[in-house]
Order: sequence, then structure tokens, then C-alpha cells
Amino acid sequence: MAGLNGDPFLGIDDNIEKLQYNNNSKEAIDKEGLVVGIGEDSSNNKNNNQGGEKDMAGNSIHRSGSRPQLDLSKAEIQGNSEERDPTILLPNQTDDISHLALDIGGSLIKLVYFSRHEDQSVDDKRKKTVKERLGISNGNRRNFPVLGGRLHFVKFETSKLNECLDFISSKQLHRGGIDSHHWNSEASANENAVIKATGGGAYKFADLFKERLGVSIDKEDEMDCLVAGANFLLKAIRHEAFTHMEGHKEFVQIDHNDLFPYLLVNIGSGVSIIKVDGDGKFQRVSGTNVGGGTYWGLGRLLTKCNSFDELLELSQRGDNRTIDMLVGDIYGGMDYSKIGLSASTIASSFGKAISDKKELQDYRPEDISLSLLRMISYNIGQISYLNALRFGLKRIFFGGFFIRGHAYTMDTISFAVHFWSKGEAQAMFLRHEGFLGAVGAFMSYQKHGLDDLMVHHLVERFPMGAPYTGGKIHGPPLGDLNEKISWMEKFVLKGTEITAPVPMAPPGTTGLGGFEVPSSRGATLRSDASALNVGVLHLVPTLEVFPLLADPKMYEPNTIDLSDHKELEYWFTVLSGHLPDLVDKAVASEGGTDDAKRRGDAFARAFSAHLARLMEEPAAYGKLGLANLLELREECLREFQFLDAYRSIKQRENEASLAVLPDLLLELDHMDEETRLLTLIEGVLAANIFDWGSRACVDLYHKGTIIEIYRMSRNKMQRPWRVDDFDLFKERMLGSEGKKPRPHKRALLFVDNSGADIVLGMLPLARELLRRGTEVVLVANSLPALNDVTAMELPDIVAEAAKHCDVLRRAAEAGGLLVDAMNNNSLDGSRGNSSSVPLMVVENGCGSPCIDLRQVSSELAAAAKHADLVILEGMGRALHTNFNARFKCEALKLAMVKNQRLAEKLIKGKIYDCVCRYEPAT
Ligand SMILES: Nc1ncnc2c1ncn2[C@@H]1O[C@H](COP(=O)(O)OP(=O)(O)OP(=O)(O)O)[C@@H](O)[C@H]1O
Ligand SMILES: CC(C)(CO)[C@@H](O)C(=O)NCCC(=O)O
Ligand SMILES: [Mn+2]
Repeated sequence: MAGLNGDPFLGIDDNIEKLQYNNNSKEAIDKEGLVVGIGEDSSNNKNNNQGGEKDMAGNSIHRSGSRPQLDLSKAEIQGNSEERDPTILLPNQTDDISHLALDIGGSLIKLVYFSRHEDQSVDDKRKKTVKERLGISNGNRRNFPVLGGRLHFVKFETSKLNECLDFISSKQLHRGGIDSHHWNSEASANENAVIKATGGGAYKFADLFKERLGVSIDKEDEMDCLVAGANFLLKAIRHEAFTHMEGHKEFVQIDHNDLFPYLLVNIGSGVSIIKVDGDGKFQRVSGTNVGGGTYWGLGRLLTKCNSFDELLELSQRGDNRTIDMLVGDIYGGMDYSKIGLSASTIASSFGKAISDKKELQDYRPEDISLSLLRMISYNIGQISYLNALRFGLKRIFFGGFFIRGHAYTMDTISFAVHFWSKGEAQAMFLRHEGFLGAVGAFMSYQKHGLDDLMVHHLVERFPMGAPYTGGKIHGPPLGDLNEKISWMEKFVLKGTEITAPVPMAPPGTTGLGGFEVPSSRGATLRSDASALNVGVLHLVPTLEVFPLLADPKMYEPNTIDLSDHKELEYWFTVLSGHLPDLVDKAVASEGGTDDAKRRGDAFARAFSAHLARLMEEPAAYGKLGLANLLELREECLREFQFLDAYRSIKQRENEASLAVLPDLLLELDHMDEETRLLTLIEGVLAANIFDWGSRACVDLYHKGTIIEIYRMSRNKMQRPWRVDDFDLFKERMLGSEGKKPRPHKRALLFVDNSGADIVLGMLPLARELLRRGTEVVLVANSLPALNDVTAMELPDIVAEAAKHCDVLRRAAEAGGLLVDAMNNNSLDGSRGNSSSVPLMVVENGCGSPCIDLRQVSSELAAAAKHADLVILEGMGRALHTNFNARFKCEALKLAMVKNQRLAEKLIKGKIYDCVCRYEPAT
């Protein structure tokens, strides 16, 4: 959903050392001596929205207010100043420009770095008026002092510091990370660059950083950073914390108002135990030197393993009973039931090694590793519990890379906490486990304003890097697409370690006394390349919670819960089955070139890898719903630069539908009000059959033309529909017993597909509402998804339709949609007709067939303020998501169910059944 909001007031940080400008800003520079509204209110920058303002990487450079001033003196244009977007160098820019923070620990270096949004803004005539209409003033951007962009998470081994330095230098992260491609290092060595860093290495390696990268390290206190990082993540990431018991992972919804106090246990090389009472309010109450370094260090000596992951992997095949001394070993096979110890309880870790005449080589490394892992995890759990007890704390959050998302480790810790506290205290884990300190260090750049971010401003995405390179100890800096594809091709050639799903062992119980080894060994450990379950965090300060949600806290967008494995398997099959066809469409949409084929292939592999990854571990990317899977597919397409796979299909369908629209409108106009309303709703439902996301519909396309299918679909419309609140809706619209109800003030129509769906379904319905004096806001996707119509495409479609319809034309003019028409002909004096209610188009902030109403565009949020009717149309928006959503205003949910299983599950019906659900305001 993020990265699509090409909004000029996203407020990207602008301490750029080098910027580019288009012709407009060039003028400004000439006149004003290079002070082009930078560091001032960006409303000065009328050129922001022009699409031409892109750097070579396709990124636009934003200019926002409330940023530190740039030193533009001695700025010079590099290369030919006649070029459209010449590069300007700012040699004297010495502001604190870093977008990188580090946590350099005893074992690992953690990096958090920031990159800008790829601005997708284009010259969109819709946008020119919509802000004005909706009263979104430029002043609003003052509310978003936060920069928009992305946070990336990477780690390296501390012993391989050089690799880390190379990474930083190859990405030019120490120079602000902006526009690294054409940074001219000669011309502007930045003497005063400063990077925030925490952990012991911030002290130990400061000189080396100065020497190698020419940057100074600004040291931040480690405990401060851990706490700041944990507080931020718990506040801002929806599914950051989870419990893990007996192999079962469950995300915990943390109430921000009820977070403190808690105990934070960071298991790095050593362990810090911190009592946290608030933001910046904490005390390190304990620690233990038996930690991650102990497991890895001792483990390496005892097993000759070469990597931490190898050691962890060994443990998966281990049996600790060969080396641990059990109660039964001491009690002759009996339980010591008086104090609640079963025979299989570990009495003494490694205890058997004393009595045996065995040498180290007589023990299996697997058993040693498991025994060691269990000993250390259990010990930490127990010490943590004791500290929680000391301060009466109920919640313990565990972080640090020792945990490494490993099921057995988490189960053991949870077990210890649960057992000793008799269920009073709860162990919770964090998805960004090892990055707490680094996130905290990043936050200490106060100018980033990260503190102000709220849950709805953050969108986590899992690019190709998630299943392949994400979290790799030293991920290759896969900057451009080509690099990515070739890397993946190599990877695939090497073998397909990533694609084979390994089902998790079914969870079992730990039995009597509860001292036994937790059953969960987890699935086969994945190679480190895919070890991390964190994605890229997109910061989108313009996103807002949809203001008409009745209860945003209780709102859950997904109707289908994919934590049910059967359900996941089903949708996995559906999406996999759909893949070849999608790849065909995508490749064709890009002209079917060799390059497109190669990208298509890479897309298919990447998306399959995501699916396989999620089949193996459904919660790998946080809580998983069907909407996430569908969005992942769209994001994945975009990642391989398929910007609109259904482009030509959409165009064809729009044209075909527009051709029959006049006839339809004529037909409608001959009906009485009641028949017309029914026909209109039927029309919406019937036209919703055109859905390229549905297998059944794609099959239909091979059997008939668009219009034939539409006719057939119309003819099949028979009431009662499977969910049929039409009579209620009709009464609200037309009244009963001669009483005329007041018309709606403003209706938001969340539209779905291109072609018949929008042209023959939703537009005629919009027209009816307009005619009744209701303002209509067409809410469409910001970015393409399947054959969904986008907010950018809508004005042209409306303009075409308006040629056949006065109601639409006047409303579209009043809504500022027909800019061209208004300029060209002031034909009948109806221009700006104040008696017409406006028809508007706003983008929803999404690039997916589903919509999560907790994160919508500010445009939509503004448009919603005066709305008293919400119409959600289509499977994605009205069924897969939001079927159960409750609104403060009236809601109408319209869709044809084009999937047998969904029909059975949701409405106990069958494929092609229809839903017309009307709900009064709550
Ligand atoms: N790939 C890896 N290489 C080395 N250790 C790893 C790896 N993955 C996980 N670990 C574990 O994570 C621990 C380090 O965790 P973390 O990065 O949180 O601590 P640190 O900051 O390096 O240590 P400290 O805070 O004590 O200085 C290691 O001691 C080891 O147990
Ligand atoms: C020394 C630190 C804080 C470095 O991160 C960590 O390794 C740690 O908390 N060690 C445990 C030291 C102790 O409290 O016994
Ligand atoms: Mn650390």
C-alpha cells in the first residue's frame, strides 16, 4: 500500500546533498539565488507534482518544510545544464544528513537504514482539484513532520566488520543514502558526516569508521536505545509481539495505553534485563553473562560447527537425554512426584557427562547442541521470571538475536516463565528481535520524527529480499532490478532450497510436571538467507484510519483467517494456479520482449518462493490474511516492474462497455423509480462478474464476448439473492407509504473492476445518486491491481460516459473532473453550475484488490468526513475484506461471489451467488 502515494507532501527529508530540478525549479533557482523553498513551507513548490521531477533511479525528490536547511552555497550544475534533469552538487552541504544507524554488538552488527519513497506521482488532472474540493490544505503537511520512505534492516557478523563497511560504502549510506548512484565522492567528501551508533562497537570501532568511511560516530547509550527501540516497535507495528508456546505462535495486540511497566530481556552475546516504566523511563535491573555468546561460543568449541545456524540446525536433530542427567537417572527411573518432578525432567544439564567414561567425541554434536540450547534458554527464562517477580511484572518481552525466531528457543523460554510463575507471567517475543538497539539509535536522530509515527503510518512489505536475501548476514546490496534477477537466477540454478515447504511438526504437550523438553523443535531451520522474518518498513505519514469505521480498534479487515491451514492451502493452490496466466498477461503488457519474459520468470519464482515460505510458516511475515497474500502478489509484480499487467484488457473492456452505455441509460430512464433502483443494483451485481482474479471468470472469458457474458449475467439475476437486503435499502432510498426520505448527503463508492463493472454497474448507480442530490465520491485504487480501475484512469472513463449523460457531465464538471472539457467548450453555460452536486474521484491509498480501512489515503479520509453512505463493491473490498466491517454511517456491500469455496464458507451458497448487504449506521 505504501510507496504509491506519490503525494508531494509526504515530506521526505530533504537534507539532500545533491538535488535535481526540472525547468520550473531552474527558474526559481536562477531568480532566487538557489533558495528554492527548501527548508521552507513546501507549498512554494508547485513543481513537485509533475512527474518529470525524477532522478535517474526513478525517484522524485521531495521538498518539505520543517527540515534542516541545506547549505546551497557553491552549488553547481554537473554536466550539461540544458539537460532536463541535470544534477546539482552541493559541495558545502554539511548538515547532519545521516540516514543510517548502527548497533555494533559483541557478536553482530545491526543496521537500520532509510531510503526514500519512489514517488509515483504523475500529472494527474484529478489531483489538481480534489485537494481543493476536499479542503485538504497545504497547511496539513505541518501535521506530517515525519519523512516518508522506507526502513531497511540488515545484519553482519561483528567479526566481519569489513563487509559491513563495504556494504555501507557501496550503498553510500554514510552520505545520507540519497541518490547514491550519482554521488560524486571526489567533489564532496563529507568531513562532518555523523552516524548514530550504539553497542560496545560504537566505542571500539569509532576510529575505524573515521578512517574507512570518513564519518564520525555519534555514540548513543545502549540501554537507552534498546528501550526506545522496543517502545517504538511495540507502539508502531501492529503485530510486533507474539507468544510462542508448544510450537504455537500467536500475535498479541498490545494496548498502547497499557504497555508499561514491562520487563525487557535482551539476549545478545550477554543478557540485559531492563524494567521499563515508560518512554525513556527504565532501569537495568539485572543481567546475565550466560547468553547468546555462551551458546555459540561453547557450542562451537564442543561441536566444531562453523556457524551459529549450523549449531542451531544440529540441535534440531538432537536428543538431550544422552547427555543431560534426568530425574529418572537419579531416581532409578522413577518420578520424584512429591515435588512434582517427573522422571524425564532434566535434573542436571550435561550431568551425564560426569559419570560416563566417554570423551567429547563419543557424544553426538546434535545432542550437545540441543542440551546447550535448552540449558541456556531455560536459564534465561528462569532468571527473567525471578526479576519479573522482584518487581511484580506480568509481561516479559524477549529480544536479541540469540532467539533468532527459533521455535525451540522460544518454547523453552516460555515454558520456564510459565512454569515458574504458575502461569502468572507471560513471555512474549518481538519480530524485530535483534534490531531493538539499532531502531533506538535510528530514532535518536530526532529530525526523523519517528516518535510521531502511528501504527497506520507504517506498512511492512516483503520484497524479493524477504524469501531470498532478507536478513542475510551480509545481504548483497541488490540495488537494481537486473542485479536482483541475475542473483535469483544463480540462486535458482544452485538449487531450490527456498521453495520446498516443510510442514511444522504438530504441537504436542509437555506432560506431567512440565519439566520435560518442549516438544517443538520447529521446522527445518532455513538457511540464513531467509532467516529473518522482517520486511521493509514503509513510512507513509499521509495514511490515515478511515474515519467512518465504527470501532477501529476492533476492526479486522480480513474475513478469511489463513491461520487455518486448510484455508491457506486452498488459497495457495488458487494463487499458484493463477500464476501462469498472470505471467502471460504481465509479459504481454510489457510488449512480450525478452526482457519482459525474464522479468516475468523472475516474478513467478519470487512470488512462488513467498508462497512456499508462507505455507511453511504462515506467521513468518506477521499475521497472515488473504488480503495480505493478494497484496503481496501485486507488490511482487511491481517489484519486477510490471506496473499494470492488465492495462490492455482494461482498455478493451472499457471501450466495449462505454459503447453500450447509452443504450443502458436509455433503458433505465424509461423505468419507474422502483424498477430502476432494482435494475441498477442488479446491474452492479451482474457486472461484477468481470474479474480477472477469479479462475471461473477467466474461464468464462474464453467462451464469450464481454457483452454476451454481461447479458447472461444480467439474465441470471434472480431475487432473492443469497444475501438480500434490497428491500431495506429501497425503503431507505425511496421511502414507504408516500413518505419521501431525505437523500444522502454524500456517498462513497468503493469501485472494483474496469470495464462493465465500473461503466455499466457503478457509474449508472452513481448517476442515480447524483440525480437524487447526493454527492458522489468514486473511491478507486491508487495503483493497479488485477483489472481494477484506478483513480488515475477514472476521470477519462467518466469523461467518456459524460458524453452520453447530462447528469454525469454536470456533476463531473462541478467536481472538477472534466478539466479539459471545461477549458475547451463553455457550451451551454452549465459550467460550474452551482446547482449540480459534484461527482469526485479519490484514491484509496491501496494497490491491492482488497482494502484495509485502517490505512487509507488522506484524500479518502478527508472525503469521508461528510459522507453518510458507504458502498463497497466487489469480492476483494466487500467480501475478502470488510464483509464484517461496521461503519458509523450506512453501508451497502455488493458483490457477486465468484468462488465456490468462499460462497460456501461465507454465505452458505454457491458460485455466482450475490450479496446485497445493507446496514444502517451503527
Ligand atoms: N548468524 C549469527 N552469527 C552469530 N551469532 C548469531 C547469529 N544469529 C544469531 N546469533 C546469536 O545472537 C547473538 C547475538 O545477538 P545480538 O546481536 O542481539 O547481540 P550483540 O549485540 O551482538 O551482543 P551484546 O549486546 O551482548 O554486545 C549471538 O551471540 C548468537 O547467540
Ligand atoms: C555488556 C552488554 C550490555 C553489551 O551489550 C551485554 O553483553 C550484557 O548485558 N551482558 C551481561 C552482563 C551482566 O549483566 O552480567
Ligand atoms: Mn547488543
